[in-house]
Amino acid sequence: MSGPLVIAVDGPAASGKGTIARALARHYGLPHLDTGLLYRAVGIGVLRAGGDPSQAADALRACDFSEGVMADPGLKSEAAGRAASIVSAHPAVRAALLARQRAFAAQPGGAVLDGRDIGTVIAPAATAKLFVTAASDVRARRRFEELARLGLHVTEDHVLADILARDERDSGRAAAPLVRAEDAVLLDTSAMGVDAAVKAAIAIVEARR
Ligand SMILES: Nc1ncnc2c1ncn2[C@@H]1O[C@H](COP(=O)(O)OP(=O)(O)O)[C@@H](O)[C@H]1O
Ligand SMILES: Nc1ccn([C@@H]2O[C@H](COP(=O)(O)OP(=O)(O)O)[C@@H](O)[C@H]2O)c(=O)n1
Repeated sequence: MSGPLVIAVDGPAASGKGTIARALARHYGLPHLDTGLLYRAVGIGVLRAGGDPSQAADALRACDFSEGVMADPGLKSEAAGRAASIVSAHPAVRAALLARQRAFAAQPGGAVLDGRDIGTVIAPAATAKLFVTAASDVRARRRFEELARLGLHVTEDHVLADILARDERDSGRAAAPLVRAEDAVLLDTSAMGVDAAVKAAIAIVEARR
């Protein structure tokens, strides 16, 4: 297939989609956008302003964040993830972040994006779409270990409860819910290490090129 290579990677919390998206970007020499960071930036902006993520007006005000926030280590926290999944249900917030993501996906040289609605809303004509998943206990363990490495100490049970609550909110919302695009290839990484998952992802992209 000719034209730029655009790869859409979607999936639930801590499924490994970011790891796979980054590796694909490296492998194909493409720019990568972790769209979850945009929603996390809005979420943390609301919290820092003392607002309520469930209030659309508070969330919309926080959409005007400065670029520097994207590198803030606080974005990785559970609190930011929880706030992100609440603000992301407001259609006005999704609309405010849409143009930037579509423009990234439409770069002439191609791109890799990961999130929840890349294959369904942001880049429905992507060359290859992956829906990355893993069992919830596996995802909780991976996220728990990641947070521990970052010095953010929470219990594994707490991480699991947070992931399940977020999955339910993300799948149940009316605006761009987390759902596998019909033409996305399912990649369950429950029993795969990073190298095996990346290899499988490259094979999926190759089959679509
Ligand atoms: N296949 C895998 N096997 C083991 N650990 C993984 C695998 N994929 C990702 N991880 C680890 O799990 C954590 C969450 O992965 P990440 O790619 O950030 O997930 P997501 O972007 O879906 O939230 C990270 O610490 C990452 O290194
Ligand atoms: N394209 C996207 C990306 C993230 N999000 C929201 O942002 C939250 C944080 O996303 P993330 O990708 O950083 O979260 P993890 O999967 O890394 O835990 C998700 O729970 C979603 O509610 C979204 O709605 N749409």
